[in-house]
Amino acid sequence: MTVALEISKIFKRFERPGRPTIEALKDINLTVRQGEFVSIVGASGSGKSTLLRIIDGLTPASSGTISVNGTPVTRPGKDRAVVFQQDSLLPWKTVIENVAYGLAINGVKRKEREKTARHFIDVSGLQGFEHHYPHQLSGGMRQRVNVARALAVSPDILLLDEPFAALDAQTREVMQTELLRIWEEEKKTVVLITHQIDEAVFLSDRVVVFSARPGQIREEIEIDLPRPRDLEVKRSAPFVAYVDHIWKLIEQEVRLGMKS
Ligand SMILES: Nc1ncnc2c1ncn2[C@@H]1O[C@H](COP(=O)(O)OP(=O)(O)OP(=O)(O)O)[C@@H](O)[C@H]1O
Repeated sequence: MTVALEISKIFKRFERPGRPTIEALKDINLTVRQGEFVSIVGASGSGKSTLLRIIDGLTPASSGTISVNGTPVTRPGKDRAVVFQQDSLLPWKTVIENVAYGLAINGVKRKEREKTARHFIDVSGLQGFEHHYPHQLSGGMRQRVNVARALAVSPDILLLDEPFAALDAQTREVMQTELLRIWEEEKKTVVLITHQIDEAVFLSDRVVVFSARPGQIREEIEIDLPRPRDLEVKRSAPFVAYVDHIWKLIEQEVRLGMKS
């Protein structure tokens, strides 16, 4: 097994002058293998986004280490790319310019940039929209552009923070199958945060359930459903059993969180 991401003894406290310190994460340990699709689910405020930001190097941990392919993370780097819930496209740039943007920052030559951007536009099903501006696209298409842009810089790890949360239910399901197809083609390591338990089970090799704050790993569940998967699998008994199990874990955590 090749390890892509090693999260070791991560603690995160937010010190707030004159106010109680928030203990967001407590002793998180997680190993993600290369090409694995891992989702993190848990009650609101359990530290999921904080962990993703620490992995990306946007937020420092209070203690503990993160390493990507054996190299400790100290800041954002080319080996990781994030997609957030809200699209972060540049409104004055076209689809192709947005997808190529990270490559331009990385100093990739124009011809090469265009070639790579076109590849990921194709992969993301955006053919014909290369010269559209973000405001001319639907929410689902804008998120495709975000995913294409993240993939274009060729990261080893794709970090997805509720990327489909703002989409309607049908578009979200389409995007889930698209993401699976892209993941199977590009063979990336993915860490996804989601509130949608069925989304986590459908997409993942493993689902990590966080406890209520401070976030700790309550349980890791291997999702033993055959691949490639299509939406039909959501109606199968094993799928429903996984969702039910995870739902109960989170429900317990939400209740515990309400008491504390
Ligand atoms: N910059 C910050 N300063 C102070 N507290 C913070 C900061 N960022 C996050 N927190 C707190 O840390 C805790 C964990 O937040 P985080 O956003 O990581 O949780 P989450 O599980 O992603 O929540 P949600 O599912 O609602 O997005 C919360 O109590 C939050 O208020």
